[in-house]
Amino acid sequence: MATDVAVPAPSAAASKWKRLTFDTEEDVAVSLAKYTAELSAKFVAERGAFTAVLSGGTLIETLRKLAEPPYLETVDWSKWHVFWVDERVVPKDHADSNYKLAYDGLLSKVPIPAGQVYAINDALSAEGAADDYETILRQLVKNGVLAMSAATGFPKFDVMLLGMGPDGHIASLFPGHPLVNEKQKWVAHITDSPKPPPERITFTFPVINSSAYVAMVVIGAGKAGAVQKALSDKKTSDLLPVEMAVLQDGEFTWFADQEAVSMVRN
Ligand SMILES: O=C(O)[C@H](O)[C@@H](O)[C@H](O)[C@H](O)COP(=O)(O)O
Repeated sequence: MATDVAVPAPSAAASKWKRLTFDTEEDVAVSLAKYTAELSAKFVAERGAFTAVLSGGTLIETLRKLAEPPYLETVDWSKWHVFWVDERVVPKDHADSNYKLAYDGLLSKVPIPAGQVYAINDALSAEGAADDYETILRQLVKNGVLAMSAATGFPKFDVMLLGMGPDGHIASLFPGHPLVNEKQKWVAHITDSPKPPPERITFTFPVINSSAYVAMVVIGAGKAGAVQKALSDKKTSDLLPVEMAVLQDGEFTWFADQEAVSMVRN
Protein backbone atom coordinates (compact mmCIF):
# COMPACT_ATOMS: atom_id res chain seq x y z
CA MET A 1 0.00 0.00 0.00
CA ALA A 2 1.28 3.47 -0.84
CA THR A 3 1.35 6.48 1.39
CA ASP A 4 1.09 9.48 -0.90
CA VAL A 5 2.66 12.60 0.55
CA ALA A 6 2.45 15.68 -1.64
CA VAL A 7 4.14 18.73 -0.20
CA PRO A 8 6.19 21.46 -1.84
CA ALA A 9 9.85 20.58 -2.25
CA PRO A 10 11.76 22.41 0.48
CA SER A 11 14.13 24.14 -1.91
CA ALA A 12 11.76 24.63 -4.82
CA ALA A 13 8.26 25.66 -3.93
CA ALA A 14 7.42 26.06 -7.63
CA SER A 15 8.35 22.57 -8.77
CA LYS A 16 5.89 19.70 -8.41
CA TRP A 17 7.12 17.12 -5.95
CA LYS A 18 5.64 14.08 -4.24
CA ARG A 19 6.67 11.09 -2.21
CA LEU A 20 5.18 7.62 -2.63
CA THR A 21 6.06 5.15 0.11
CA PHE A 22 5.36 1.44 -0.20
CA ASP A 23 5.57 -1.47 2.23
CA THR A 24 7.91 -3.53 0.08
CA GLU A 25 10.20 -3.36 -2.95
CA GLU A 26 7.67 -5.53 -4.79
CA ASP A 27 5.02 -2.82 -4.28
CA VAL A 28 7.45 -0.17 -5.56
CA ALA A 29 8.07 -2.30 -8.66
CA VAL A 30 4.33 -2.62 -9.34
CA SER A 31 3.74 1.12 -9.01
CA LEU A 32 6.84 2.11 -10.98
CA ALA A 33 5.79 -0.04 -13.93
CA LYS A 34 2.32 1.54 -13.95
CA TYR A 35 3.77 5.07 -13.67
CA THR A 36 6.19 4.46 -16.54
CA ALA A 37 3.57 2.82 -18.78
CA GLU A 38 1.16 5.73 -18.19
CA LEU A 39 3.83 8.28 -19.07
CA SER A 40 4.70 6.30 -22.18
CA ALA A 41 1.04 6.39 -23.32
CA LYS A 42 0.80 10.12 -22.56
CA PHE A 43 3.90 11.13 -24.49
CA VAL A 44 3.29 8.76 -27.40
CA ALA A 45 -0.18 10.34 -27.78
CA GLU A 46 1.15 13.89 -27.40
CA ARG A 47 4.34 13.76 -29.42
CA GLY A 48 4.64 10.36 -31.09
CA ALA A 49 7.77 9.42 -29.16
CA PHE A 50 8.80 8.63 -25.60
CA THR A 51 12.28 9.53 -24.39
CA ALA A 52 13.18 7.49 -21.30
CA VAL A 53 16.44 7.82 -19.39
CA LEU A 54 17.76 5.03 -17.16
CA SER A 55 20.36 4.95 -14.42
CA GLY A 56 22.34 1.87 -13.52
CA GLY A 57 22.20 0.14 -10.17
CA THR A 58 19.28 -1.63 -8.53
CA LEU A 59 16.77 0.48 -10.48
CA ILE A 60 16.88 -1.98 -13.37
CA GLU A 61 15.71 -4.85 -11.18
CA THR A 62 12.91 -2.66 -9.81
CA LEU A 63 11.77 -1.97 -13.40
CA ARG A 64 11.29 -5.71 -14.04
CA LYS A 65 7.49 -5.57 -14.16
CA LEU A 66 7.52 -3.40 -17.28
CA ALA A 67 8.64 -6.45 -19.23
CA GLU A 68 5.70 -8.52 -17.95
CA PRO A 69 1.99 -8.58 -18.83
CA PRO A 70 0.05 -6.38 -19.22
CA TYR A 71 2.76 -3.84 -20.09
CA LEU A 72 4.70 -6.13 -22.39
CA GLU A 73 1.70 -6.05 -24.75
CA THR A 74 0.08 -2.68 -23.99
CA VAL A 75 3.08 -0.32 -24.08
CA ASP A 76 3.93 1.01 -27.55
CA TRP A 77 7.57 0.01 -27.35
CA SER A 78 8.16 1.03 -30.97
CA LYS A 79 8.01 4.69 -29.87
CA TRP A 80 10.53 4.37 -27.05
CA HIS A 81 13.95 6.03 -27.20
CA VAL A 82 16.23 4.89 -24.37
CA PHE A 83 19.17 6.80 -22.90
CA TRP A 84 21.47 6.51 -19.91
CA VAL A 85 21.80 9.25 -17.31
CA ASP A 86 25.26 7.87 -16.72
CA GLU A 87 27.42 5.13 -18.13
CA ARG A 88 30.68 3.53 -17.19
CA VAL A 89 33.34 3.80 -19.92
CA VAL A 90 33.78 0.07 -20.46
CA PRO A 91 32.92 -2.26 -23.37
CA LYS A 92 29.18 -2.83 -23.77
CA ASP A 93 29.56 -6.51 -22.85
CA HIS A 94 31.54 -5.75 -19.66
CA ALA A 95 30.02 -6.65 -16.29
CA ASP A 96 30.24 -2.97 -15.23
CA SER A 97 28.31 -1.66 -18.24
CA ASN A 98 24.99 0.02 -17.45
CA TYR A 99 23.92 -0.79 -21.02
CA LYS A 100 24.51 -4.50 -20.36
CA LEU A 101 22.66 -4.30 -17.05
CA ALA A 102 19.61 -2.70 -18.70
CA TYR A 103 19.80 -4.94 -21.77
CA ASP A 104 19.89 -8.13 -19.73
CA GLY A 105 17.26 -6.97 -17.21
CA LEU A 106 14.79 -5.12 -19.44
CA LEU A 107 15.68 -4.12 -22.98
CA SER A 108 16.23 -7.66 -24.31
CA LYS A 109 12.69 -8.52 -23.18
CA VAL A 110 10.75 -5.70 -24.86
CA PRO A 111 10.51 -4.81 -28.59
CA ILE A 112 12.25 -1.42 -28.69
CA PRO A 113 13.90 -0.90 -32.12
CA ALA A 114 17.67 -1.36 -31.68
CA GLY A 115 18.37 2.01 -33.34
CA GLN A 116 16.40 3.74 -30.59
CA VAL A 117 18.61 2.48 -27.77
CA TYR A 118 21.42 5.00 -27.36
CA ALA A 119 24.41 3.23 -25.82
CA ILE A 120 27.71 5.09 -25.57
CA ASN A 121 30.45 4.60 -28.14
CA ASP A 122 32.66 2.26 -26.11
CA ALA A 123 35.61 2.66 -28.47
CA LEU A 124 36.20 6.24 -27.28
CA SER A 125 37.88 7.79 -24.25
CA ALA A 126 35.64 9.10 -21.46
CA GLU A 127 35.90 12.63 -22.82
CA GLY A 128 35.29 11.45 -26.39
CA ALA A 129 32.31 9.34 -25.36
CA ALA A 130 30.72 12.27 -23.50
CA ASP A 131 31.17 14.59 -26.51
CA ASP A 132 29.85 11.92 -28.85
CA TYR A 133 26.77 11.32 -26.67
CA GLU A 134 26.03 15.06 -26.55
CA THR A 135 26.32 15.20 -30.35
CA ILE A 136 23.76 12.38 -30.63
CA LEU A 137 21.39 14.24 -28.30
CA ARG A 138 21.75 17.45 -30.34
CA GLN A 139 20.89 15.50 -33.51
CA LEU A 140 17.80 14.04 -31.84
CA VAL A 141 16.70 17.54 -30.85
CA LYS A 142 17.10 18.64 -34.48
CA ASN A 143 14.95 15.81 -35.79
CA GLY A 144 12.29 16.33 -33.15
CA VAL A 145 12.67 13.06 -31.20
CA LEU A 146 14.02 14.87 -28.16
CA ALA A 147 12.18 17.93 -26.85
CA MET A 148 13.85 21.14 -25.70
CA SER A 149 12.92 23.00 -22.55
CA ALA A 150 11.73 26.50 -23.32
CA ALA A 151 12.43 27.32 -19.67
CA THR A 152 16.10 26.29 -19.62
CA GLY A 153 17.38 25.84 -23.19
CA PHE A 154 18.47 22.30 -22.33
CA PRO A 155 16.92 19.06 -23.63
CA LYS A 156 13.74 17.98 -21.90
CA PHE A 157 13.49 14.21 -21.53
CA ASP A 158 10.01 12.79 -20.98
CA VAL A 159 11.08 10.73 -17.99
CA MET A 160 14.23 9.95 -16.06
CA LEU A 161 14.08 6.75 -13.98
CA LEU A 162 16.88 7.17 -11.46
CA GLY A 163 18.45 5.49 -8.49
CA MET A 164 20.44 7.18 -5.74
CA GLY A 165 23.60 5.98 -4.00
CA PRO A 166 23.87 5.75 -0.19
CA ASP A 167 26.00 8.95 -0.32
CA GLY A 168 23.21 10.85 -2.09
CA HIS A 169 24.79 10.74 -5.55
CA ILE A 170 22.63 10.55 -8.61
CA ALA A 171 23.83 9.82 -12.14
CA SER A 172 27.64 10.14 -11.79
CA LEU A 173 27.30 13.41 -9.87
CA PHE A 174 28.99 12.79 -6.54
CA PRO A 175 28.99 14.83 -3.31
CA GLY A 176 31.78 17.42 -3.33
CA HIS A 177 32.82 16.73 -6.93
CA PRO A 178 33.16 19.83 -9.16
CA LEU A 179 30.98 18.20 -11.85
CA VAL A 180 27.89 18.99 -9.77
CA ASN A 181 28.45 22.64 -10.74
CA GLU A 182 28.66 22.07 -14.50
CA LYS A 183 26.35 24.61 -16.14
CA GLN A 184 27.15 24.43 -19.88
CA LYS A 185 27.63 20.86 -21.02
CA TRP A 186 24.74 18.46 -21.56
CA VAL A 187 26.96 15.41 -21.05
CA ALA A 188 30.22 15.47 -19.10
CA HIS A 189 32.94 12.96 -18.35
CA ILE A 190 34.54 11.97 -15.07
CA THR A 191 37.77 10.03 -14.61
CA ASP A 192 37.86 9.97 -10.80
CA SER A 193 34.47 8.57 -9.81
CA PRO A 194 34.58 7.59 -6.12
CA LYS A 195 32.29 4.67 -7.02
CA PRO A 196 34.14 2.25 -9.30
CA PRO A 197 34.76 2.12 -12.16
CA PRO A 198 36.40 5.59 -12.20
CA GLU A 199 35.77 6.53 -15.84
CA ARG A 200 32.20 7.47 -16.69
CA ILE A 201 30.03 9.87 -18.59
CA THR A 202 27.05 11.58 -17.01
CA PHE A 203 24.20 13.94 -17.78
CA THR A 204 24.68 17.26 -16.00
CA PHE A 205 22.28 18.96 -13.61
CA PRO A 206 20.93 21.44 -16.20
CA VAL A 207 19.75 18.43 -18.25
CA ILE A 208 18.41 16.43 -15.32
CA ASN A 209 16.57 19.48 -14.01
CA SER A 210 14.94 20.17 -17.38
CA SER A 211 13.12 16.80 -17.34
CA ALA A 212 9.35 16.59 -17.63
CA TYR A 213 9.23 13.77 -15.05
CA VAL A 214 11.78 12.23 -12.70
CA ALA A 215 11.20 9.06 -10.66
CA MET A 216 13.74 8.76 -7.85
CA VAL A 217 13.67 5.12 -6.78
CA VAL A 218 15.12 4.35 -3.35
CA ILE A 219 15.01 0.90 -1.76
CA GLY A 220 16.50 -0.34 1.49
CA ALA A 221 17.96 0.93 4.74
CA GLY A 222 21.27 1.81 3.08
CA LYS A 223 19.58 4.81 1.48
CA ALA A 224 17.81 6.01 4.66
CA GLY A 225 20.39 8.63 5.74
CA ALA A 226 20.52 10.37 2.38
CA VAL A 227 16.74 10.17 2.01
CA GLN A 228 16.30 11.76 5.45
CA LYS A 229 18.61 14.65 4.52
CA ALA A 230 16.97 15.10 1.12
CA LEU A 231 13.46 15.19 2.56
CA SER A 232 14.32 17.46 5.48
CA ASP A 233 12.93 20.98 5.34
CA LYS A 234 16.08 22.26 7.04
CA LYS A 235 18.44 22.91 4.14
CA THR A 236 22.15 23.32 4.75
CA SER A 237 24.74 24.62 2.30
CA ASP A 238 26.28 21.16 1.87
CA LEU A 239 23.57 19.90 -0.46
CA LEU A 240 23.74 16.30 -1.57
CA PRO A 241 23.53 15.81 -5.33
CA VAL A 242 20.01 14.38 -4.93
CA GLU A 243 19.01 17.65 -3.25
CA MET A 244 20.26 19.55 -6.31
CA ALA A 245 17.76 17.73 -8.49
CA VAL A 246 15.18 20.49 -8.62
CA LEU A 247 13.06 20.41 -11.75
CA GLN A 248 12.45 23.72 -13.49
CA ASP A 249 9.17 22.69 -15.07
CA GLY A 250 8.49 19.08 -14.22
CA GLU A 251 7.22 16.59 -11.68
CA PHE A 252 9.59 14.81 -9.29
CA THR A 253 8.33 11.65 -7.58
CA TRP A 254 10.09 9.64 -4.89
CA PHE A 255 9.34 5.90 -5.02
CA ALA A 256 10.50 4.52 -1.69
CA ASP A 257 10.08 1.42 0.42
CA GLN A 258 9.59 1.66 4.19
CA GLU A 259 13.25 0.98 4.94
CA ALA A 260 14.44 3.84 2.75
CA VAL A 261 12.22 6.32 4.60
CA SER A 262 12.84 4.79 8.05
CA MET A 263 14.77 7.86 9.26
CA VAL A 264 12.31 10.43 7.91
CA ARG A 265 10.17 12.14 10.54
CA ASN A 266 6.69 13.06 9.36
O1 LIG B 1 26.27 3.84 -12.90
C1 LIG B 1 25.92 4.01 -11.76
O2 LIG B 1 26.68 3.82 -10.82
C2 LIG B 1 24.51 4.41 -11.50
O3 LIG B 1 23.85 4.98 -12.53
C3 LIG B 1 24.34 5.15 -10.21
O4 LIG B 1 24.11 6.50 -10.29
C4 LIG B 1 23.25 4.43 -9.45
O5 LIG B 1 21.99 4.74 -9.95
C5 LIG B 1 23.29 4.73 -7.98
O6 LIG B 1 24.60 4.53 -7.51
C6 LIG B 1 22.37 3.84 -7.20
O7 LIG B 1 22.77 2.52 -7.35
P1 LIG B 1 22.16 1.39 -6.44
O8 LIG B 1 20.69 1.45 -6.64
O9 LIG B 1 22.75 0.11 -6.97
O10 LIG B 1 22.57 1.70 -5.05
